[in-house]
Amino acid sequence: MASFEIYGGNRLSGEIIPQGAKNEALQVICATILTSEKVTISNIPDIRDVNKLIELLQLLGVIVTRETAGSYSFQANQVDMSKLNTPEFVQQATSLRGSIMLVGPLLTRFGIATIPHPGGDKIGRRRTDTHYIGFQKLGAEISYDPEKTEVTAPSGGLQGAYILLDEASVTGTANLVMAAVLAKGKTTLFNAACEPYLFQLCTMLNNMGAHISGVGSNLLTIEGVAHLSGCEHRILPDIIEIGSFIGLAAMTRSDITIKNVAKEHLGITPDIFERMGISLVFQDDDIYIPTQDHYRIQRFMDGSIMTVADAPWPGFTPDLISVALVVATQAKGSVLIHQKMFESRLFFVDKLIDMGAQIILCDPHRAVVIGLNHEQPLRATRMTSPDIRAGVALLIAALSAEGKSIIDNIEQIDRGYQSIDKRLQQLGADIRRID
Ligand SMILES: CC(=O)N[C@H]1[C@@H](OP(=O)(O)OP(=O)(O)OC[C@H]2O[C@@H](n3ccc(=O)[nH]c3=O)[C@H](O)[C@@H]2O)O[C@H](CO)[C@@H](O)[C@@H]1O
Ligand SMILES: C=C(OP(=O)(O)O)C(=O)O
Repeated sequence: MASFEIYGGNRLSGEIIPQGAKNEALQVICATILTSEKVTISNIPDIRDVNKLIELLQLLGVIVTRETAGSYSFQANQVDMSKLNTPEFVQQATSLRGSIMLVGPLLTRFGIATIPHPGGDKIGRRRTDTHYIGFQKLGAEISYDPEKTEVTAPSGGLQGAYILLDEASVTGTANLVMAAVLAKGKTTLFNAACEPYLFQLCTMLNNMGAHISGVGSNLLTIEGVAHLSGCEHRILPDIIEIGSFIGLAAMTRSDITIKNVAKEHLGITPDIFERMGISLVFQDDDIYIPTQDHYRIQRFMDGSIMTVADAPWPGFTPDLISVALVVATQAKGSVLIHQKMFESRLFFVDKLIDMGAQIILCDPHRAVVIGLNHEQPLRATRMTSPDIRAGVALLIAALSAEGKSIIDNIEQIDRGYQSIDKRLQQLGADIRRID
């Protein structure tokens, strides 16, 4: 297992370009299975989870060609469904969350799909009922097995239906949209997730000939079509990376320009960091974060303590809660951080407390952070990255702490951040990868 060795306390400076969005990449790569024609996708991040998904497609017989750096074409004209049951496929599919989104495309195009329980972060219960209840509404039969679930379409193919999702599941919505585009008749998805990942998936599917309306909203209407064609698609910049870099700049009192952020797709993300006192300057499509020796967390209008909580889009993404939390440790003022969706995503605060942060973990979902206002730096230490976003929060903490820190289990960070050590070095960070 690899580690990062970090000498923190340096101010950083320069420009950084966000990678393509991991969670969008996982969706649109799965969607290439919906057609036998060639689909070309650019701005694909070179990260572990995405590379594993590409390998899974190759195992199924999809022809994947690297056109240029970050740009691949996919052609699913020789899919071999027998490969779904091979040990290599099962083992690989279990290691990432995104593999669950192979079910919708395979089911609707080939009438059957089997998938082991998907992996991903261990951040609390991660149920998949929303996906399977939706497939049932489209007429599929589910044979649930904790090891491997099989989904079978009726003999005439999936049939459009009205589906009120029991929760606005991101991967659940993507799976059902992909199943419905080739189903017969009309499907209505209400309480659909509407993260930019879904906006992008639906836009790509419409470019392939699908009929989806309501794109970007939580009410999607899909008129099934018999056939989809190839297309070209470009992945948006990763909002979670952008938010992570904003947090990094604030914590290290650096001046950083984040290039080409696609600001119309950032939703409430910049506002939340601004509420935490961080100055953001929008210049064309870049965000410039000037050096700030102090940043003060706002209070609510009635003077009460600020809360930063996650919510389904257009709320604040849960994937940036750990970054907001670490940023608060050096702010002026206090904030209640409320991670509503996941039960086990805040336990990493123990490490920050060891580093000298003032945090009261109220329960598994809530932590009060009393900012140190940069009057006392965090203490460098050795720590382990428990999940992808806690890992990045610890990385930001280590870069702000004076002295040498080690972060172990950085494979978690590599799941979602492309060559993060090299890109941070270019900003002046003293970080290196050790075995
Ligand atoms: C590969 C991928 O795209 N992963 C993302 C996806 O995971 P994923 O699609 O697995 O997450 P879901 O959207 O299904 O749900 C996440 C969690 O939030 C809960 N929940 C969800 C919706 C809701 O309205 N209320 C609610 O409480 C669920 O019970 C679950 O515990 O979305 C999550 C939520 O944005 C992100 O953290 C993950 O990075
Ligand atoms: C939780 C995340 O990823 P996954 O759903 O792939 O585990 C994440 O990207 O923050």
